[in-house]
Amino acid sequence: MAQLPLIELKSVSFQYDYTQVLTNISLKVEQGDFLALLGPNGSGKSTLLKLILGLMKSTSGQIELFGQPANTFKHREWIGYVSQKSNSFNSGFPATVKEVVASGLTKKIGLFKRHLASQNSKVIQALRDVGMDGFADRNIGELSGGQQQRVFIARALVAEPKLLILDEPTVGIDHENVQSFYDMLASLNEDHQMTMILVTHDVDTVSNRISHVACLNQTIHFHGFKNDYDSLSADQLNAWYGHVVRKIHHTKEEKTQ
Ligand SMILES: Nc1ncnc2c1ncn2[C@@H]1O[C@H](COP(=O)(O)OP(=O)(O)OP(=O)(O)O)[C@@H](O)[C@H]1O
Repeated sequence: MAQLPLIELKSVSFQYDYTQVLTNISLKVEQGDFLALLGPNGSGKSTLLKLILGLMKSTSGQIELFGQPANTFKHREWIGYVSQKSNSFNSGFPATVKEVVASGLTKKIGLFKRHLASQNSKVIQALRDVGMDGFADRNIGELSGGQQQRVFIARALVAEPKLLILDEPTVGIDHENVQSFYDMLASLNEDHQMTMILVTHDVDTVSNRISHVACLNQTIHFHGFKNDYDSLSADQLNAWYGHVVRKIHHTKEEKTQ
């Protein structure tokens, strides 16, 4: 039997007061997809994520999560989310890396229950998955922006989500570390079969890691395999985006595949 899509949007529209932001969005995200959601500033990417996460209600259309209507969906812990501005702790913030990651378990075990010793091993495993287990007892505020971002991904992972949504996770990560950051996401996708939705402007850097691309600018202009996205012309993309976008740089190896 075919698996249900993890996310299905059917003719979804949304407006803030009088501003129409999303129009007639239909989109399916399947198990194992690594989807890059692309679009210029103000194109509605964060709004779309907020609708999927149930933080706001669509003006019209339907959203289904794991085959259930979003408004009655009970398993919010199946969806991990790392927001755009999560990595901004100042150095005095009084929490260790381990404590920050453990706070991701509250969705599962309830806010006021004590974290058991068995939970500790989950915390360490999540930190290992993002290459940060050596920092467990450090103060979160002492870490670099990129290290903090990994810790916030570990915080999402510790609840064992089936789907991870990341809104521009590389903001604040220096250029040299962006590639290894995406390598880490790719190994979560490949080794843990974790479905990923990534809002990004780094399409060049992430290009060899993703399976699918969706181009959003108020509506979905393209959704398909990354290879089909690669064969779109720059003119086509510019018509959708209304400004000049660079095409993905193809490596020699990719071209010969
Ligand atoms: N709370 C709000 N009230 C009214 N309008 C809003 C609100 N939040 C966003 N908007 C508007 O909705 C549109 C889409 O915003 P959104 O944040 O979803 O875009 P985005 O694609 O995520 O942009 P960016 O790449 O800059 O993060 C923009 O025109 C924005 O001004």
